[in-house]
Amino acid sequence: MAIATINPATGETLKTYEPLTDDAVDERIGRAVEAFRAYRLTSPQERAGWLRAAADVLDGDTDAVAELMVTEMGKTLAAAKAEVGKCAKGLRYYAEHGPAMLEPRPADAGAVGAEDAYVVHQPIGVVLAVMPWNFPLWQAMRFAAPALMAGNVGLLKHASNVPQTALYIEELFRKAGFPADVFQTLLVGSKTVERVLRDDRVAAATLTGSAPAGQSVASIAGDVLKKTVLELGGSDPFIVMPSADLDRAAEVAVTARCQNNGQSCIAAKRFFAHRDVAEEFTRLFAEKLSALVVGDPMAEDTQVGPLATESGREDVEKYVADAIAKGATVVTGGERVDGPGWFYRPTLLTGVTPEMDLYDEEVFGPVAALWTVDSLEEAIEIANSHPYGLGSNLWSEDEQERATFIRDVQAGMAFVNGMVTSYPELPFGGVKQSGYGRELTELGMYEFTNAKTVWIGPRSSQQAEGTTASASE
Ligand SMILES: O=CCCCC(=O)O
Repeated sequence: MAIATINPATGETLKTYEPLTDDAVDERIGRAVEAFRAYRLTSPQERAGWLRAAADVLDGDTDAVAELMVTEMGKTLAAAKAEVGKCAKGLRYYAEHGPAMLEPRPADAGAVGAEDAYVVHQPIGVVLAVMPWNFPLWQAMRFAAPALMAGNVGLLKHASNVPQTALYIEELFRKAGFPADVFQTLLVGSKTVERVLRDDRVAAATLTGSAPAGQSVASIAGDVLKKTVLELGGSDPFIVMPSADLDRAAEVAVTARCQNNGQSCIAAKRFFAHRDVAEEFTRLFAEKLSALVVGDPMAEDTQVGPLATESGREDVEKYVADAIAKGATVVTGGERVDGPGWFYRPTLLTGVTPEMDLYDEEVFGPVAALWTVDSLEEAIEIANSHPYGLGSNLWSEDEQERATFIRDVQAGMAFVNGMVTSYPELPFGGVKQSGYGRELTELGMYEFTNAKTVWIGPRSSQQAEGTTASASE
């Protein structure tokens, strides 16, 4: 894919970029290494100050960056502004808590025969971040804030359809006062990722993206024995039990599925309603889905904008056509919006079976599949049969059902009476084909640190004194 800004609401190509040459990439890696030499010696308090400054810069740039994201990938303006706010919050979170997270953690020195023993988290160097277009600012910030706080330096290979946002992120850290080259954007195609990852000067990589992209990065990193964190696809279940507040559950179901125009790894994609409430829940869900305003993402009242790419919409159309051909029922939607731009109507399907392609894939668009189940156990069994295990949602007032869900659902995140959302205060990540490692909180920061064990024995002079004393006794 060419590196270009193409407005998804119109299909118009607005700006194109030449990818960096291999020599330019090598030179940028060299600059990152140089930057790391000094940056690793800065204090956590200094880094916290720069993170706070970056949050302030973002606050000031909110409208401009939000409009840029809308233009590059089509999310609604309201969603884009919320994303900018979330990034500022994430930066402030690490500015506030990062220094304490990096304090040495004392161990029981006596138990290991030491005078002192502790663990200290040290930066590991240059970290490559391969990031997707769906939350173009947040996904990069979720990596950058903890990584820079820990003293690492970052190289960002962003998705090819959000180059201006990618360049803005580099500029943001510069404007905030971080030392030069601590965070650089590499405008390169995906083929260059292997070259960067294999470079001895690069210590580790994080990727948020598709499972095939994750496999590729993991296998290269495995070959050169480098640490990776992978946040891949999701097809989160959303289970509605009879005790749930159905109207509220249906309202949140719509947001959970259609957030970001249906293009989020943690969007709820598979819905399970208990037979006792299935008819009513389906009615409410379909009604609310069909009431969504689809249109110009810059308009204030728009709730669902276009899909980010033409091929993305074609993929969604293929999944729905295949399901219909194999017997699924379209309750609402099921078609593109005529006219320019890559719009697709919020869609609800029932009667989805394992023969249909969308059964065990991830549909990256506003398409929900709904099953009627006879028990929570049945819902969990179908949910767990999917290769992904990112987030999961349960709606129930019943304590026993909540406990069963939390115990048995195969997911990195379990949300009850709410939708899966990322917060700096909670770890984020999945199991199975959804990847490994965690982002956010101190866990996210420690992924790219060397947890160095320090054991310090008594000084030789003390040992000698001890020997002399016991000899004279
Ligand atoms: O595609 C992944 C979406 C993550 C969104 C979030 O962190 O809120």
